Amino acid sequence: MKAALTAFHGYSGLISLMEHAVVYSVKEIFPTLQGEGFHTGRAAVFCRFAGCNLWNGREGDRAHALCRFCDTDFIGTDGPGGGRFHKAADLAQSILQAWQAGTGDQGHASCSPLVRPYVVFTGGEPLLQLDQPLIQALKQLDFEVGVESNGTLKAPLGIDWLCISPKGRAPLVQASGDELKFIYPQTDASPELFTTLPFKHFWLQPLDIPAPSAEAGQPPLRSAENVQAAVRYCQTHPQWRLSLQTHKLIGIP
Ligand SMILES: C[S@@+](CC[C@H](N)C(=O)[O-])C[C@H]1O[C@@H](n2cnc3c(N)ncnc32)[C@H](O)[C@@H]1O
Ligand SMILES: Nc1nc2[nH]cc(C(=O)O)c2c(=O)[nH]1
Ligand code: SF4
Ligand SMILES: [Mg+2]
Repeated sequence: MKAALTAFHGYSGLISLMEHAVVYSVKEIFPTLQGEGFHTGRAAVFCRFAGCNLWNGREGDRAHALCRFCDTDFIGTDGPGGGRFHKAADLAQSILQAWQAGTGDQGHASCSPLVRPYVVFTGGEPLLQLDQPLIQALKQLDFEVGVESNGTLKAPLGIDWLCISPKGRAPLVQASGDELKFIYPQTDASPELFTTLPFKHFWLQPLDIPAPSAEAGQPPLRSAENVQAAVRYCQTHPQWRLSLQTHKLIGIP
């Protein structure tokens, strides 16, 4: 009996250990300027989680994925600052270090007290991994927390700025937030589906399909047709504003 109880306690101890054994898989962490949407131009650290629920990230599987136009490599943990983090506090420290490296500010000394450090969780799909302990660890470091999500998962509490970018084939579960960013055009959805949802800002972002450049060594051409179509849509539907991926235009990450 005692042996059985000891085994039971050992087992339940293991279960509770496993419950706390969170691993955050992070592709990359980098300081830059937010390139899209309302906070365009704002200094931010991007924390890109590995993995997505709408595409496995392999080119060979793109044509059959729920989201087929992704412009991002989110496989693995091999990017700058990437890795597997076992503690929320460790990941938060890495994000703080990236903020300090980006701003050159070791202690907010040169900043107005109104300026708060800003982290944007993206991916991949960040809501597969972002949780309360991580949000709280960043709040303790005075961070504002932004998220770029496809809207297929409920967002945890405590996010300061939530951007939802719906994908035509995927059910929208998180149907409220601060900004809705519709990639235009999409074959399986149109902006009209979203106009009455409770968001503060509605953005139309041209679908970017990098084309091979005519001349070797030149940057790839962006899809000028999609830009023109988005411009026309915003002009004729003034609820929507144009969001350009400005980081791509100026060649920053
Ligand atoms: C790579 S996603 C990661 C976050 C999340 N999975 C999502 O889809 O919102 C970041 C942002 O890039 C947008 N995006 C992805 N591929 C794009 C493309 N080819 N052209 C324009 N925007 C794109 C997404 O819609 C989203 O707003
Ligand atoms: N500069 C910059 N701005 C961004 N806004 C959203 C991005 C993303 O990939 O989620 C992104 C990104 O990758 N870089
Ligand atoms: S949902 Fe986001 S990360 Fe996933 S494949 Fe689509 S654009 Fe890429
Ligand atoms: Mg991006």
